[in-house]
Amino acid sequence: MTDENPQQPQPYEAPQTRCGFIALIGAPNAGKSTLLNALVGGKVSIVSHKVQTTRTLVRGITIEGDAQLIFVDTPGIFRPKRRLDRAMVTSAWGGAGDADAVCLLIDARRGLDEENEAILDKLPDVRRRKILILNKIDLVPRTALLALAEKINAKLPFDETFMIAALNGDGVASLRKRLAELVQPGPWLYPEDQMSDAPLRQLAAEITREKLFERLHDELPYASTVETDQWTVQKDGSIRVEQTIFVERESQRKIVLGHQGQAIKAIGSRARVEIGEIAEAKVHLFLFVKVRENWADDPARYREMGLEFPRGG
Ligand SMILES: Nc1nc2c(ncn2[C@@H]2O[C@H](COP(=O)(O)OP(=O)(O)OP(=O)(O)O)[C@@H](O)[C@H]2O)c(=O)[nH]1
Repeated sequence: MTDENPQQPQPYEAPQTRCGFIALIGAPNAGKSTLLNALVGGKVSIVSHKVQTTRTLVRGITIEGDAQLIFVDTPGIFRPKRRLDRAMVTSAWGGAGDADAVCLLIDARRGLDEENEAILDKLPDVRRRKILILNKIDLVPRTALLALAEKINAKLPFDETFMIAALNGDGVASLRKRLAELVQPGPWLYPEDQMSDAPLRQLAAEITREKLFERLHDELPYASTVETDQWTVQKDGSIRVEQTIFVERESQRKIVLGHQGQAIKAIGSRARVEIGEIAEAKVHLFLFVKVRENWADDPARYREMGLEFPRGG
């Protein structure tokens, strides 16, 4: 039965599970964090404003029925300032080929202000299913909400419009359900039991990467990445974190290590403090530096976007 039809999808792609990326965008204070927490049910409420990176970042993961929804943040995507940011934006959206939908969250009380207008102007460039979400509907009369939805859709037609109050959960369940329908059939990218760790592991990698660049930006080309390999909660509640810094050449490895290991020590101790803050626990951080040529050329490397996938997946 197995080899009869070579056209059959491979078993690991065949299950009825669905999985996809949802980009959640919106002006500051629109309620993105509140919505994320409501969507992921507080289980993965990792919301850090500290890590300012231009890379795509997983902000929350949740399971709805058979679907795994991965909410990503694409900071700076609409207003890239530096050249590096612009390059990253291109790659972020390129990589977000997997993004099944882009949700624009608008504070209904604020309505179509300048900032939201600016986002709407850029949105047509993003060729993804677009969902408008009017938030904070508890603060705005119904007639005004309908008028606002109409006005925004007249400016840019959205595929769907939702009205919610993220704070009290109003409308969030139907949004979740709909998003689960929209993502494509495919295997889950994160094991269910790792859901709560995944964003923390990623954030931890981003933090170390940030420290690396703070210290070595002149000496180190844009050719390094950080992976969190181990995230183990110890009996005493502290966390053992092992990370690998990948560079492209031996000469870069030497720079990262520094004279008598001083550079890596300094990077590690700064990263450890911040990782401890986001994890709200004592952290023991172990950093390894490895040379891996051409890691950046491999298009399959979601790591480039700051995404981290399970080994062997
Ligand atoms: N009344 C009301 N307030 C809300 C609602 N959703 C969010 N808020 C409030 O709006 C404020 C901003 O919410 P955040 O979730 O921090 O918004 P955000 O700035 O988009 O989140 P980030 O993207 O992480 O910066 C907070 O005070 C929330 O409590 C809502 O549905 N109703």
